[in-house]
Amino acid sequence: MVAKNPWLVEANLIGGAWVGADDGATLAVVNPATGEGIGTVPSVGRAEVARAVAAADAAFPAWAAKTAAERAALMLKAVEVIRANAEDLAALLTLEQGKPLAEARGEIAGSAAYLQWFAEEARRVYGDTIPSPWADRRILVIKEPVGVVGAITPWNFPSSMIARKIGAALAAGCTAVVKPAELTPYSGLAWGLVFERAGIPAGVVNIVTGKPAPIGDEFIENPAVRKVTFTGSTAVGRQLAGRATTALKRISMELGGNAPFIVFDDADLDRAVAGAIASKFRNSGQTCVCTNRFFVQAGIYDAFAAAFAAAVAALKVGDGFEAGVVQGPLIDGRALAKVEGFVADATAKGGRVLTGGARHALGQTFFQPTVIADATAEMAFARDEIFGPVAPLFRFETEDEAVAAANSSEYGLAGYFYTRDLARAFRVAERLKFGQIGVNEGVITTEVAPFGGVKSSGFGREGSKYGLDDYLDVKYVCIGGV
Ligand SMILES: NC(=O)C1=CN([C@@H]2O[C@H](COP(=O)(O)OP(=O)(O)OC[C@H]3O[C@@H](n4cnc5c(N)ncnc54)[C@H](OP(=O)(O)O)[C@@H]3O)[C@@H](O)[C@H]2O)C=CC1
Ligand SMILES: O=C(O)CCCC(=O)O
Repeated sequence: MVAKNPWLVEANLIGGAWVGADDGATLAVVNPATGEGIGTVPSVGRAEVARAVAAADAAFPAWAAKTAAERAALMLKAVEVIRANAEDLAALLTLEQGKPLAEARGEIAGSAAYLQWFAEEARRVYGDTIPSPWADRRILVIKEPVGVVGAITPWNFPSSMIARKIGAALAAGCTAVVKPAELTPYSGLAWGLVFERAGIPAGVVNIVTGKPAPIGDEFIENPAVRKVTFTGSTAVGRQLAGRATTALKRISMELGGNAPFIVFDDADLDRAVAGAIASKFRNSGQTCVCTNRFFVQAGIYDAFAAAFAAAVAALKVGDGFEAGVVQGPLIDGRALAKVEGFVADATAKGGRVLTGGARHALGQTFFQPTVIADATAEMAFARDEIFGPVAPLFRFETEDEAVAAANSSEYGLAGYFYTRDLARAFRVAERLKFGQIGVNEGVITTEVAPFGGVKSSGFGREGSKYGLDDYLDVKYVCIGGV
């Protein structure tokens, strides 16, 4: 099955050619569900990345000069290619990432939706005219593509993270070099095949794989790269943002989260439990908008804890290709150790395991879906991103207390709360310091809405009409002698 996936390509795309590393170096890629090798990808150095940037730079004038409708038409062809091959692309995603096939299908559908959205938005990059303070001059504002984009993406959504960056870049008229995550490079490289089949010109999108430092360094230090867009950890994002800012490049940073999920006494219990499962356990908790901390009001705490723990205990864990599985493996041993560490820290400080709490009998990197009651602010997950299937339940008494605790994080990506009180819905949505808020909803990501955070979760927005702004420069034109 592995070798037969027609979208699995073991080369990089540079200037329209599929190539290996200059020195032949490769990286091995492993299926996290089985520990078996899938294949290899090139491990390129700065020279290959510099050639990819040069290819993107050379392709930029012609791509930017196309009308928006021409760019959109090519992007929509890519959407057709994805939809026609969704099953194979989803299988490739599950193979290297581990997520259940149903979730992989959802991600591929989401990738097509992002690309379609931005293809449609390409034709709506409006400028402005501004009333002039001078009788004989006119003031126009036009928008232009920023130029070559360097995109760095993570392993948790190896397809859709590329879609929402490259969709916006292509629509705006930018060209790009993409660096997918080392752990999940094949879904990234498959985008190269998609764009080729759609007829997007050589050099417009280039895809390189390898160790992160040389690729990141080239993106930052090569003057032809005008923008760096990154999704990943706050630690790496902070470092890249600092250096890219010094190099005076445009940057977008989608970084870590520590999402609160507040259940007020007046919540619809069944709805809150369903939302909690979806929000926490999607992708085995490896989503930056996954709930990290559940705050449950005292009056509903026991009922919520019991119903939630029962639902969590029923989640089927296994290989993502197996029917009925809703929890796949964690991405690697490091992630597994990190999750174990959170549980050990919590139980040592008085946390009560309601279900799960240990490695799964399946071995590999499987971890039992876990609920921990009696969580306190002293436990590590109160502060740090878990990125795994562990749900801590904190107890609170008042709305003020819940909002303060939710906002006490350095992160500000997504927050959720459940209430049937309309006034509270508005009030708490406004008081929570997060870029995205779900009210009575646990999963809110869509291509039509702005995705992004505040505080240490970064800046910039992806998806929606706002998603194009990050790829456009504003130019003021003053016409005199009128
Ligand atoms: N916001 C989000 O969506 C994500 C958050 N995270 C958080 O980060 C934690 C660690 O995950 P991890 O995969 O290590 O995240 P990283 O931030 O290390 O990886 C994200 C991307 O950045 C690349 N990268 C890493 N270091 C550099 C560098 N110096 N220069 C340029 N690019 C670099 C990675 O490359 P490579 O793959 O080659 O290392 C990958 O493509 C997770 O447990 C989670 O808490 C992780 C992923 C996504
Ligand atoms: O974890 C991320 O970085 C993206 C989440 C995408 C989604 O919510 O579907």
